[in-house]
Amino acid sequence: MSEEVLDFEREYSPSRWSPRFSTPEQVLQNHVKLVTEASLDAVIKIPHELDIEYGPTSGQKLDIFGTDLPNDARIFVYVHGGYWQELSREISRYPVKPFYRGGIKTIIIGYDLCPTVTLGEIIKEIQNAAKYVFEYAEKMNSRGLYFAGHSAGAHLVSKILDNAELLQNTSGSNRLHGVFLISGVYDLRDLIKTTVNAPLKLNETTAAAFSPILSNYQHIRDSDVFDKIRVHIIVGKHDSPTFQKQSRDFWKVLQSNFGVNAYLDIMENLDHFDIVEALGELENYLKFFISNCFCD
Ligand SMILES: N[C@@H](CC(=O)c1ccccc1NC=O)C(=O)O
Repeated sequence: MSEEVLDFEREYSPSRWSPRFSTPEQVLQNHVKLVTEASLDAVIKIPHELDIEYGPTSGQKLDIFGTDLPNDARIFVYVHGGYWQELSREISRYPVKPFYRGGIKTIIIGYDLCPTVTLGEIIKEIQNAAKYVFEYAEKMNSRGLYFAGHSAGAHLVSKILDNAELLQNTSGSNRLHGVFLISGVYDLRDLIKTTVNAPLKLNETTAAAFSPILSNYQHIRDSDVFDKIRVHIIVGKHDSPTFQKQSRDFWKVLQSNFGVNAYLDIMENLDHFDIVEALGELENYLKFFISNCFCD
């Protein structure tokens, strides 16, 4: 491998940048252990409905937690990461308990992974899931809907935002108040040079077509309905320089080119993994944002 390719490989390997452990393997092992335990705890303790099918394939399922809360409770929706090829809904239920204690329901969205399906298909799955969630929020008369995604999940949530048709023609979409994009990738073109692309098989055309940074967001500013949407782009001070740049560049595009209410939050002392492990803690930055900053 050339020097340049090795650099890309390193920049796009989040576990190599955590200062908390001596090897990348330890970072990942610790992450999977923490999120698995917190997810099991959520299933044991919080009233739920699991494995709700939002589409025909085996990955298209979601879980609703906090089913005993008032119908009009706010809803937090979470999309996990793993470069569209690893992790699962079953071990991504860790944000549930803190939100439940704050009277907020949580919906965990699952999806099929590459190479079983293509990235284009995953994007469509997440948009189907968003349609399901918007209509559920409408049926429940929910006071507010908040979407968050981590890493590849932040990319997928961005692909909900760039879909004008979905946002304008789905009942309940006007209940979307906030979007949190955590340590995401918004420009996929450099991934082609890395091993991340092996199961994805992106080429120049598909990588550009699936890059949220190249999309149009005019509809968000133009529509009265979406005034309320705030987009928080969140990245760790211990994410790689390229991940930090991806967040900064996307934030600039959203707010300068399209006038979206976008905020850039660089989290001191957090890396690619504890930035979401923190969501399992009773008080955390997202719960704070949702409970205090988004009044009806
Ligand atoms: N092989 C990767 C794993 C990884 O990127 C990852 C792991 C868990 C959650 C998100 C991840 N990255 C992007 O979605 C790494 O080097 O850390």
